Amino acid sequence: MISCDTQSGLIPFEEALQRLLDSASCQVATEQVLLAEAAGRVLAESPIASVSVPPADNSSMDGYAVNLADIQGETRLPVSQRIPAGTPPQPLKPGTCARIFTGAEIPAGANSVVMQENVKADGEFAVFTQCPSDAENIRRKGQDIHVGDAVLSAGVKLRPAELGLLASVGLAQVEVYRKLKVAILSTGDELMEPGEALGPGQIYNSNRYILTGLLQALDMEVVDLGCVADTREATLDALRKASASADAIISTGGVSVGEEDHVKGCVEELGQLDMWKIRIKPGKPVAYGHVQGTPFIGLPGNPTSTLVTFCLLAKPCLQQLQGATYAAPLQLNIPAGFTRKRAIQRQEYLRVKVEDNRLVPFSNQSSGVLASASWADGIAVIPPETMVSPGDFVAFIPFADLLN
Ligand SMILES: Nc1nc2c(c(=O)[nH]1)N[C@H]1C(S)=C(S)[C@@H](COP(=O)(O)OP(=O)(O)OC[C@H]3O[C@@H](n4cnc5c(N)ncnc54)[C@H](O)[C@@H]3O)O[C@H]1N2
Ligand code: MOO
Repeated sequence: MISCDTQSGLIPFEEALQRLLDSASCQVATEQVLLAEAAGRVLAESPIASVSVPPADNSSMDGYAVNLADIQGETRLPVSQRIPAGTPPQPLKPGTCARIFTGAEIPAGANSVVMQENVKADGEFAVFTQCPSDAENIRRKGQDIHVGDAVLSAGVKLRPAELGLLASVGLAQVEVYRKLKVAILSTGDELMEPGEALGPGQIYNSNRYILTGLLQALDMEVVDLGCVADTREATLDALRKASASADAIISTGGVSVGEEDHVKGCVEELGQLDMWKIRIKPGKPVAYGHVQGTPFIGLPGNPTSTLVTFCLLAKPCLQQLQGATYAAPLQLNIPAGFTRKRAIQRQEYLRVKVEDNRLVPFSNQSSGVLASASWADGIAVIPPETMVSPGDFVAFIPFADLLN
């Protein structure tokens, strides 16, 4: 197990992420699904286009298809055919023009389309006052996709644009990875479920709902093993069930150093702990390992730590287990609207809003304050040992990118 770094004994974030990515390979089989049911799934094939898109040159405007050779100065041409979208055109008769509509195929013999606002319609004739340029308003065959091209690559998540691309080449079904099954367990004797009465020393279990929401947004299947008591036996039992019923395991709480923290020890008993303690705030005690061969990530119990570490570390790992290609989250550099005089050893993730193009942190950055994450637009990344003055550029990762 590696948990070392020169002074602090913590693993730098980039190294921890790289270790997770290096060890996480696809864990799931593939299946065929109808395109209409494929939203959010991860593509398991690289489909080849059997048609070009568009399949023929077509008009991008309502107007008149012409041959440029027929237009010199002001020109009056007879309209020899009408071509709505969906109707195959006849070749353009020399010395004539064709009434054409957006999306309709360009007739053979035409090499430009003049939009109707620039043409005077005169009964069976059209009068052109300016000379159009070559190929004006013509969308070329294959400008989007060429026949024989790979439309998308395996590993891509199917969002609306990708679904549209697959539909545009006529695919009615696609091969995707089966949804990754992720077991979640919430450790802690103090946890009660919403709806139950709260006794002394108890708190409501919020991590269970944070994780369920995060996993559903990733289109993964949640195997919810509920709350686990802070005992070795209960933790071993839950981890065994989790490994038997899921492709990956995420726990919250119980990964720190106290004797009530059983998770790490139990993971070691049932498999191995590969990594523990990362140089980040919040989220230092994140643990990674395998339980009877099933990948395991232990997230810290503080709800904001759970949310942030899931997004930054667990999500990339789970996505690779799901067969998806890893893509680093969008990171923008935005001027700080705050001062940070105290540099700390850990890389810190502040929950911030963007106001007047300045990053403004939530007033209480405690990892127990979940309201900070609900209030924020995203997180500002402050590298280790770094102070910040107003106007300094700081990396900002929007939740819009992190949470789906
Ligand atoms: N002596 C030390 N103590 C602690 C250290 C340390 O380095 N040395 N690290 C601190 C840090 S940083 C964190 S983060 C926490 C993480 O500890 P655990 O992962 O073991 O989490 P717990 O102790 O079980 O819980 C922490 C906190 O979060 C609340 N919690 C837990 N689960 C839930 C849940 N499902 N829903 C809502 N809230 C939850 C729990 O009640 C605690 O208040 O350790 C520090 N300690
Ligand atoms: O690392 Mo803990 O998540 O700061 O509170």
